[in-house]
Amino acid sequence: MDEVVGPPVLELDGVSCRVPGRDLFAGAELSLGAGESVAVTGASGSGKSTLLMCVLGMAEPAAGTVRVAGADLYGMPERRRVRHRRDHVGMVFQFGELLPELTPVENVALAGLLGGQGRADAYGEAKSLLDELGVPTGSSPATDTLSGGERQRTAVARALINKPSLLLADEPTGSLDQEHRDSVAELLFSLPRSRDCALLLVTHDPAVARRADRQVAIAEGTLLPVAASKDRA
Ligand SMILES: Nc1ncnc2c1ncn2[C@@H]1O[C@H](COP(=O)(O)OP(=O)(O)OP(=O)(O)O)[C@@H](O)[C@H]1O
Repeated sequence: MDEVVGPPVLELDGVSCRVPGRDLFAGAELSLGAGESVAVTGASGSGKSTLLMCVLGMAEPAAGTVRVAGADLYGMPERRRVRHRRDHVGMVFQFGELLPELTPVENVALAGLLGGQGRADAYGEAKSLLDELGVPTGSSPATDTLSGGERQRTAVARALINKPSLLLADEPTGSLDQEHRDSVAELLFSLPRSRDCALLLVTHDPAVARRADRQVAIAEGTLLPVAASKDRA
């Protein structure tokens, strides 16, 4: 198999997460390189979203180190962490979390503007990403008129506009019917290679998880590798 795995983009070293009154997991170890995808599964309430928030720099772990693009995320001041996230991380949520009154191009371009791109560059890049991902932009419809699949593709374009080295996705196909689920999953799992980024994706859906290069599960209070054959069909 011609695996293309680059230097680590994400490294978890002994990471433990707690919420008030409860330990979720401890001693989590994970290394994820550019070009590679990992699916995170686990029972409801096991801490999958908390793990993503921790990698996003928004939930400091109780112990351990989170390194993104070579930098210790919680060893830097908050303002630098926000900048580091904008420069290196893209995020796709279950429901897209787009601004419904804006057009898809505006939703995507806004992320580019916030990432420091000039107006012409951000709008040009937003349009070309949406064209590439198959989202209609011609008549500039409001985002809330798009199909569920088109909305998630718009969310993917928004996550990509600042050329992240790490892409995070929390149940990105959870709100879609099977046809859209398959096409959005196919798109997401093509990105590590086509965009030279790493993908860490949380899902309840075994068919989606099987598309990843590797699977891990939060179980028994830690992060465990899951033995599973890769299924890209
Ligand atoms: N800020 C918080 N304060 C208290 N409890 C929290 C907080 N955030 C999350 N929790 C609890 O921590 C546990 C893990 O939540 P999390 O959302 O990470 O789980 P999950 O594995 O993603 O669940 P699901 O699959 O249902 O989305 C849950 O029991 C949740 O209620």
